[in-house]
Amino acid sequence: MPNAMKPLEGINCGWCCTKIQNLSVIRGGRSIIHDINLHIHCGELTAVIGPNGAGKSTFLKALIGEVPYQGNISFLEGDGKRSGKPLVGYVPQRWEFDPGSPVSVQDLFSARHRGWPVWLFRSQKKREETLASLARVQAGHLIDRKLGELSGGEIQRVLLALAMEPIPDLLLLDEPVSGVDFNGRELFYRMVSDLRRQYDLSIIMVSHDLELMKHFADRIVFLEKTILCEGSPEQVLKDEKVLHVFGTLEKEPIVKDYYISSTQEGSAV
Ligand SMILES: Nc1ncnc2c1ncn2[C@@H]1O[C@H](COP(=O)(O)OP(=O)(O)OP(=O)(O)O)[C@@H](O)[C@H]1O
Repeated sequence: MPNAMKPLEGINCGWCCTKIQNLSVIRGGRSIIHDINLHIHCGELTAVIGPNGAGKSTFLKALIGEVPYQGNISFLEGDGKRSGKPLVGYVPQRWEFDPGSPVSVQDLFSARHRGWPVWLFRSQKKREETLASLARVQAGHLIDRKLGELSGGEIQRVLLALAMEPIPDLLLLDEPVSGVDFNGRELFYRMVSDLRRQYDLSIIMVSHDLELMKHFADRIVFLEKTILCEGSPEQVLKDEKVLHVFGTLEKEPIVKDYYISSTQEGSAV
């Protein structure tokens, strides 16, 4: 797959992009991240790696406006017709809910789109819209399942479908499949990668999956309070600072053919 496929020369380079300038966060009087500068072009998947406590989640939370930050975050259409704050979709690392709750996947989508209790009015049109959203992540078959019945990977796919409503300029994923087995993680990353191509999405994904990121990311950013190194996966994963934190990648990735299972409907993740 193409790595670093688009040039990064500037905001008026003809591609739509999100530009992050001098982003810093202070919490509890302590500098958590500082001076982060990054261009994320549409259609580009940027993986953020770093040790525990490096500030990766804080970085994403600043991008969604959940924590106060200093600096500037802007979005510009390639043709210059639209500029301003990017529309952001977000998938958290985990989502706490009562596993005994009777809420179904359909209810979750209905609650997101309506301003009153979901059992008051159920329309066929809304159901079809939910099915279309879930189909993006090969999860249409989950529509009537209770949330508590879903596996960790299935929940994250449902959250991914929600994050794609409406289609964002920038999709943020915070270790979206930690705790899911290797095949489930690989399937999830394939879906994300396919969505990126299909919708020309800018994606930032925090991940500890270095082996898989080697295949699915266009660019890797190594963050430890600030960006210590960035570039293609080949470049970054050879960098001394990265090797110092993560050691050598011992295992060869099992990802052999990127496209093989990307159309398999309903695989158990
Ligand atoms: N509300 C807060 N007040 C003060 N410090 C905080 C707050 N939230 C997070 N921190 C600190 O900020 C630092 C970065 O946390 P963050 O969760 O962003 O790191 P991370 O790179 O995502 O870590 P991990 O890989 O373990 O998930 C940590 O030292 C954490 O203790």
